[in-house]
Amino acid sequence: MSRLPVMTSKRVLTSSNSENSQFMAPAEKKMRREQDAHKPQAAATVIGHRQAPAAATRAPLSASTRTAGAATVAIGPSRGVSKRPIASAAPRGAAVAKPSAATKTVGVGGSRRKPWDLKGKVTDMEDKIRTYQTKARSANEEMETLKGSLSHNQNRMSQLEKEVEQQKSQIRKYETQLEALSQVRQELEKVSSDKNLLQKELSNLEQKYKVVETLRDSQETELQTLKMKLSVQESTMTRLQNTLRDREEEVHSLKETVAEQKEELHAGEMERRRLHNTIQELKGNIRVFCRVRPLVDGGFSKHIQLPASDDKSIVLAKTEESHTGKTGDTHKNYNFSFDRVFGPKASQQEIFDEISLLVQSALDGYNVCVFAYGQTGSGKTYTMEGEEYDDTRGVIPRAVQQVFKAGQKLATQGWEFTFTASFVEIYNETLRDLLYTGKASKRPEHEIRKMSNNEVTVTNLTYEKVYTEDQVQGLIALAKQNRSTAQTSQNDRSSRSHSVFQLHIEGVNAGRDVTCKSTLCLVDLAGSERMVKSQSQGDRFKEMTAINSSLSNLGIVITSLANKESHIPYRNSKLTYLLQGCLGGNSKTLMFVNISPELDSFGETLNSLRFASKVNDCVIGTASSNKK
Ligand SMILES: Nc1ncnc2c1ncn2[C@@H]1O[C@H](COP(=O)(O)OP(=O)(O)OP(=O)(O)O)[C@@H](O)[C@H]1O
Repeated sequence: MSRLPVMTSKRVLTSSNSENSQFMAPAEKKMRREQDAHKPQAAATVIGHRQAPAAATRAPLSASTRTAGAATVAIGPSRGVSKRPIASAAPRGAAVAKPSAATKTVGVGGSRRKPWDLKGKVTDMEDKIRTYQTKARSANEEMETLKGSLSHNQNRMSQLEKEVEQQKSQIRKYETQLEALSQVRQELEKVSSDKNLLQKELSNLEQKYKVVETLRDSQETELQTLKMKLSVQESTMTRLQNTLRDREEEVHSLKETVAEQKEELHAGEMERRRLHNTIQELKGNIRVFCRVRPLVDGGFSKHIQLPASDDKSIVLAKTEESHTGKTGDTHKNYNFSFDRVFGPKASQQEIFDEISLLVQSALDGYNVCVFAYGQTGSGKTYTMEGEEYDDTRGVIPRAVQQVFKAGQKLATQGWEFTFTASFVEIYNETLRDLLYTGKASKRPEHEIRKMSNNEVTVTNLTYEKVYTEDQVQGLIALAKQNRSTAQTSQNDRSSRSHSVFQLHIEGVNAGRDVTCKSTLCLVDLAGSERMVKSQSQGDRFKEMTAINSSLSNLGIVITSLANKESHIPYRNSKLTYLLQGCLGGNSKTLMFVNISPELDSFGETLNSLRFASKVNDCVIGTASSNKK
């Protein structure tokens, strides 16, 4: 059986084995050893046929198998055999030994027999046949062994194939795992780059942490300091809390005292008002102050004498030349006394000090009226309004200031005051609103009305709520402006008109359920000079008549009040009608008589002093407060 697959298989295995000997399975190794064990045998067989050692060495197991096969099936020529066909040497097809002999003849050169030694040759052939038979047997045995080995190898191969398959599947698994691992590696790389970033971040954070630690250390130090301070302050606070408790107790008792004192104060205030008004009444509800204006050049007027010993008298002295010349000049003194006489050096403050008590009465609920009477240029406006600088401010701004201050002071006793101002001019028995700000062409007309509660009001008049002195100062300026506008059309009109500033005061003491209401009237009268009848005509005559009428009517009203007459002719002039509420039993009246120091005003001064003296002699009935 000469079959090449064994050889092919062997070659494959050999090759495979040589390449993968280190990975050879134990069974495979065993098989290899068995194959190796057969090799020398085969080689020996070939050597026995006098094959060249090199060929024997080179000849693989298949070669010897082929040789053995040839010997079994058709003993063919070996390489060393001559090209002479064996078949021709064998006369009978069955004689297997003959070609062998021929082979020996050719192959065994050392023991050649004589051509005639046929017997020897036969013997040789027989030996050879025996040898070949032996070889064939051993070849058969070997073949059987090889078959077994082959089957073993086939099993082994199938096993190996299985193993290969297993390995392949294992490899596939490994590949899958490898793929998974490559993904893992990618992830790992990503993680690694992330890690680098994080490490950088970490190092940044570590640096920051160090900074923060440093900061924390310093802050801890600071904290310690603060804690110490806190503990000091806590102890201070405890001390202060104790003190506070003591103080609170003190405050509580003080509050009680304050409440008691408030009660006392209120009672005292009431008492003060009562006494104050008693004094005012004792002084007279109508008083007259005389004020002498300084000379323009600051000189001295000889005809006006103010006795140094007393501030209530004034002497008007006149020296009259003798008409005959036979007798000396005659001196005539006119003595007057008033509640107070102010010389030319008296300041605005001194003047106000004297009337401030009267202004206080207005807050106590009494109507108060202050007039300035005198000839033109005698200082009425200066006395009432004054000038804008502090020292030269007149009665109106000072009175308002005092009223506001006193109102604030009384607020601590629960009083709440509202002040309303109006400023009106009476010219030729016509009323004109001095706080009017509209168009001149639309100036309204005004009427004086007496309300059912006996209060007097003027229709269409501006009644301005005032809260500050500055505001009042603004109203005075506005009034001046309105008067000067009128003056441009009628020369020196202000001298021939009365201006009446009224401050309506309303007070409420809700806690004690007390209210009070009063009016403070500050009046700058028209010039009181008498015109020579022959010189006055037309409008001037009309003006003069109106002025004379209202001023003389003022005198009549005052006299009527003093005489307690049943009818008081208030309605005879706009001035007395307007001032009705401020004149009479329920009011306190002060008249300034302003006189000019010039000698040529002597007559007018005398007239003024006489008029004032008449007023001064009046004692108007006891005033009563408008308090409810
Ligand atoms: N006591 C005084 N001290 C200084 N100057 C005064 C004093 N009295 C008046 N004057 C000044 O005399 C001038 C005339 O005064 P004022 O205008 O007050 O008079 P009047 O009586 O109001 O006049 P009229 O009736 O024209 O209004 C003004 O320039 C004023 O500044």
